[in-house]
Amino acid sequence: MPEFVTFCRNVFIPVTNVCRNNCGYCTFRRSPDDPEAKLMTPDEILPILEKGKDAGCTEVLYTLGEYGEELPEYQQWLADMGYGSTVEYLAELCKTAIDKGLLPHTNAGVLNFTELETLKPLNASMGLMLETTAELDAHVSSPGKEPSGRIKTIKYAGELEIPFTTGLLVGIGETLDDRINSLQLIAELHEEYRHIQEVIIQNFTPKPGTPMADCPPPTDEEMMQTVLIAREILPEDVTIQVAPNLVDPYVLIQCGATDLGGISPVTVDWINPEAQWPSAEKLREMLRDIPLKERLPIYPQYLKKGWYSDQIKDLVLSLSDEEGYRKEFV
Ligand SMILES: O=c1nc2n(C[C@H](O)[C@H](O)[C@H](O)CO)c3cc(O)ccc3cc-2c(=O)[nH]1
Ligand SMILES: C[C@H]1O[C@@H](n2cnc3c(N)ncnc32)[C@H](O)[C@@H]1O
Ligand code: MET
Ligand code: SF4
Repeated sequence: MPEFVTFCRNVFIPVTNVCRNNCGYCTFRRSPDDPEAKLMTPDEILPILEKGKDAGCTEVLYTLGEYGEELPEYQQWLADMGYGSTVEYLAELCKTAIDKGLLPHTNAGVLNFTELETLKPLNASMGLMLETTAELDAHVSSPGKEPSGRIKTIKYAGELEIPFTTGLLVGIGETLDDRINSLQLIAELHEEYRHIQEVIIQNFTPKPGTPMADCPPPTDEEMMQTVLIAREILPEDVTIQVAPNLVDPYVLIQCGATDLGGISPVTVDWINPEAQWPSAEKLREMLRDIPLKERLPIYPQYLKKGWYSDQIKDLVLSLSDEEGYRKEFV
């Protein structure tokens, strides 16, 4: 049993749902010609940030479709807003969030070295799910899910000393061996760069209307086995995260998970909108006798290593306690 389990209070902003990929399990993505396709404006984003700050959040999660620029309509929307690229816009949005007192964590999909370099000083941490090292049917229409490209992004983040979140999407057609392979690869990347702060073991949840609607999600046993293996393979300083809106965390904590990720008091989980986040109080109930502790989007060991920029330094220090967790919030 761990001494305690952590979570982070965040605001989830789905900056754009336009994406060059088309993953078989995803309901988040829209084509630019879809009436529901969108690129959020600063006017839409600002009030949500303010609401999150008032609710005690420390993180803004910018998660979005990958390289919408490859679709001309999207490129035009960006241009109309005065931006040449998504990353240029994200940099602006990160600055706004910092001004409002929230620490950004951006997951924009695959990015190149220069793009990561631009976002690094404006983010407390960044993320990209490896998903899997296997070549799967789920990803045939998703050039950005090519494992080699994802690995490159994770390596660049390491070279740049960005505290990083990655993970596995479990149950999308990969085998047990594939899971072991993926975890071994993440372990090797961390041994080289020491930048992986957490690994998410995310269970695929089938969504109506997608090509994988009828694929079974992973069983509880598979999830337990994956977390056990992850704890075995990953270096001790890499935390294992599971999503408390997608699984009952108690038993996975017995297997080695010690983080519950971001939960938002003011927005839904835009990737799994059918799955409501439990409140912090509900989380405490779910954990029974295990203490719950609030963290920041940058883990304590990366605070100690000084892996943050001057741009976020004051904010990070004002939000953290002596141990690097969230300072008592009342
Ligand atoms: O609410 C969610 N948060 C997701 N998060 C956010 C995450 O829980 C927190 O932002 C991090 O733990 C940083 O505090 C992700 C972050 C990543 O870097 C990569 C993947 C995910 C996936 C999800 C997700 O499906 N739902
Ligand atoms: C941000 C992350 O959300 C995950 N993701 C995308 N679609 C689903 C789904 N149906 N079920 C669970 N996780 C999903 C992917 O792993 C992506 O990288
Ligand atoms: N599109 C990115 C990815 O799949 C970000 C998360 S899904 C909205 O990696
Ligand atoms: S999971 Fe991410 S990359 Fe895949 S289609 Fe959805 S938004 Fe695009």
